[in-house]
Amino acid sequence: MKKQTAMDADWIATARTLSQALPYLQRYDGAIVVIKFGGHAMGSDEAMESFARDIVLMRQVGVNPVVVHGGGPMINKMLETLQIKSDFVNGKRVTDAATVEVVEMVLSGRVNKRIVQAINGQGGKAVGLSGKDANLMICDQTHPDLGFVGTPADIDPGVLRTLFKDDTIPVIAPIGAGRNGETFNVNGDTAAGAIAAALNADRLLLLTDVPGVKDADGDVVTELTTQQIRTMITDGTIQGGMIPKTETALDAIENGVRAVVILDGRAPNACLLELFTDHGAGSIIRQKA
Ligand SMILES: Nc1ncnc2c1ncn2[C@@H]1O[C@H](COP(=O)(O)OP(=O)(O)O)[C@@H](O)[C@H]1O
Ligand SMILES: CC(=O)N[C@@H](CCC(=O)OP(=O)(O)O)C(=O)O
Repeated sequence: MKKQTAMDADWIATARTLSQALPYLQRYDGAIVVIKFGGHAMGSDEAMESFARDIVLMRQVGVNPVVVHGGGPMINKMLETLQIKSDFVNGKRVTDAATVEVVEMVLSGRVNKRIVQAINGQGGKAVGLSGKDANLMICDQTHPDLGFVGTPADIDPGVLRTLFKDDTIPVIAPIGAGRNGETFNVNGDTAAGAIAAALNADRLLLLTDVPGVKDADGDVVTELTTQQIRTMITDGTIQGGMIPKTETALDAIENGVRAVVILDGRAPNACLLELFTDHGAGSIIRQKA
């Protein structure tokens, strides 16, 4: 028999990976996958590039990816430069009139276009939107104490379906339109959950800067029930920015999303490993069978 060369070994490894991925490629053909790309996950140029590559590959194998992004750290930086003070209550930014202007400029401007450009740079075709475009996300005020923070009330995903047909990847900034001309700042996880529910998405991937939801000992819980999440929020195991993330998972599951995964967006090929391997990645919360 011919001696196996290093190149053959590489090829065999690739073929093995591909054959294992085949059932998943079939399962996700035509599926809608909403991906929330958090501000902490997009920290470096490498992370941005690797994310963009994953998204383009997903599209190439027949998935309809929808990107909803955050940008909390980038907003913080601009508010600091402008010397505007900012506070968070349960992971949501208290947003006055001056703050909401900055939030919209940073999210719909710099952050949104950076992601669009990264995806296009990898050979994809991305279009940037916010909840204001084509009435995608109409919001009500969440609570008067939070100012211009919005809760998605009316989602019209029509424009997204049009983009899918045109092989285009939507990239959405979590800014909502009010019914009286207001601009609302929406937590990125909340926006992604509402959009995923309106699309009856197969998967919602919440990319962040930790490998998953951790228990009291700091170990990642790979599979979580909705009841476990409620207990972990009540007893304080889940805190800060992880509260809107896990609450989003509960709402999304209740409103028709098949499964939600919280995972580390900085890990190489995070989205692909989650979708196309047996072991997946991060913490998964599934709809009850
Ligand atoms: N039980 C928990 N497991 C994992 N992370 C947690 C937990 N409780 C709080 N966190 C915090 O939540 C953070 C993720 O939320 P956030 O900073 O808002 O991320 P992003 O900007 O990616 O949306 C983690 O970096 C971690 O510090
Ligand atoms: C209401 C609210 O808190 N909105 C967020 C929107 C950005 C966001 O969600 O960014 P990350 O995903 O990077 O945290 C904010 O102002 O920071």
